[in-house]
Amino acid sequence: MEETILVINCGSSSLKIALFDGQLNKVSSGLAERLGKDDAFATVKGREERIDLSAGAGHKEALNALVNVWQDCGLLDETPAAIGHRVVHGGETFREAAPINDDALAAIKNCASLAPLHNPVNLTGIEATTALFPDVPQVAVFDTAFHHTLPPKAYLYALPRQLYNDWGIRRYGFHGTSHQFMLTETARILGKTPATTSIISAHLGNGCSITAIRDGNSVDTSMGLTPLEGLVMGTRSGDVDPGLFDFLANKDMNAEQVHRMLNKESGLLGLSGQTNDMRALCELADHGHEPSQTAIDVFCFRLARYVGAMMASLAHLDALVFTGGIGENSSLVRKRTLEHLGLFGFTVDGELNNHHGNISNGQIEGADSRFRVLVIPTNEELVIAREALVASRNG
Ligand SMILES: Nc1ncnc2c1ncn2[C@@H]1O[C@H](COP(=O)(O)OP(=O)(O)O)[C@@H](O)[C@H]1O
Ligand SMILES: CC(=O)OP(=O)(O)O
Ligand SMILES: [Mg+2]
Repeated sequence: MEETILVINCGSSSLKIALFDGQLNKVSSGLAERLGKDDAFATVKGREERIDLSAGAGHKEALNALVNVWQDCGLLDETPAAIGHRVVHGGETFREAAPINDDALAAIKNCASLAPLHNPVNLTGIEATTALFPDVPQVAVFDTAFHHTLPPKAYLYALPRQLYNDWGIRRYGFHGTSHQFMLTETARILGKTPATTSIISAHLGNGCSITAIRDGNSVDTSMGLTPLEGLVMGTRSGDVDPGLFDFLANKDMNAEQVHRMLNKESGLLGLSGQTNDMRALCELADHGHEPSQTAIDVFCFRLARYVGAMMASLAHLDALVFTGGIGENSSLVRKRTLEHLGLFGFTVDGELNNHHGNISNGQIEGADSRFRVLVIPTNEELVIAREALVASRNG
C-alpha cells in the first residue's frame, strides 16, 4: 500500500491541509477559511464545490470535513504513515522537528503565551488528528527552529537581562521552514551547497518576515519575541515605538485592545482602511485611492530598510529572494522595494520582473545588478512532509 503523509497548518482563522505520497509528491490539498465565523467553509484544490461548515465551525470540524472528503474519494483509504504539523513557536526548547509525545505537547503549551494567535490552534490541530488517527506517528515542525543559530547580538533586546533569564524574553524569529526552503532552493539554482550559501530571504504572505542567512545559518531576522515585530503585514503593524503603549494607556486603551489593534487592525488594513489583501490594494491604488497607495509605499519602504539592515550580518550576498503570496506575485512590490536599494547596487529587469513565472530560475535582477534577485515559490508543506516522513521511517 502506498504511504501517505498528512500535513496540517492551523493558522489563526484558517486551516491548510495537504496530502503527500511516499515520494513527497503532493496528492491533494485543502483550505478552510473564516473559521469561527458564521460563514466558515472549506475547499479541496481542483474541486468546484464548497464544503459548507456549520456556523462557528473551528479547526477540528474543518479538519474532519476535509479528511472525510479525501476518504470518500479514495485519496485516503488507509491511515496515513505519518502526520506533520506546523507549530509556530518552539521557544528555545526545539532546535529541530520533534516527535509529538507528552513532553513535546507540554513544551508547546508552555510556549503558547508567546504566540497566542498561533500555538493554541496548532495544539487544536494536533488533538484533532490524534482523535482521528491515534496510532499514527506525528511530528511538530517549528517556525522558530531554523532560527536557533541567531547569535545573542541579534536575539537579545536591550532590556534588563533578567527578562531573558527569567521569562525567555528575546527575539525568536518565525517562518523558519520557508526561509530554510529559500536557502536550499537558492543553493540548487546557483549550483552551490546550502552550507556555503548566503541570502536575504523575504517571506511576504499575510505574515511577513525577512531573514539574513549566512553560510547556511539564520543570523538575523525581523520577527521577534512574537510574530508581530518587523515588517508591515496584512493586519499586523510590525515595528512601532514602544512608547506607544504608554501613550495609549493614557488614552484608556487596555492591553487587550492594544493587542487587537496591533495584530488585527493595523498593517495594510489599518493604513488603507480598506483591506489586508495586497492584490485588492493594488487595484484600489490603480484607481487612485490615496490611502491604498500610501499603504503600499509604507510596506515597500519598510521592507527595503530591512534589506539594508540584514546586510549588516553578511560577508557576501548570493541572492535576495522574494517569496510568499506577495513576494511571488506582486511585481509592483518587488520593483518599488528594489528601487529604494539602488545605493547597494540592486537593479531590476522590468521584463523579467513582470514575467518571472515563465523563467525557470526565478531571476529578476537587471544585467548590471551587483546582486542576484530571485523569486522562488515557497513550499512549507513539503518541508513539513519531509520531516514527517523521515521521523516515521526512523521509528
Ligand atoms: N497577484 C497578486 N498580486 C499581489 N498580491 C497577491 C497576489 N496574489 C496573492 N497576493 C497576496 O498574497 C497575500 C497572501 O499570501 P499567502 O502567502 O498566500 O498568505 P498566508 O500567509 O496566509 O499563507 C495576500 O496579501 C494576497 O493579496
Ligand atoms: C508566524 C506567522 O506570522 O505566520 P503566518 O504568516 O502564517 O501568520
Ligand atoms: Mg504564511
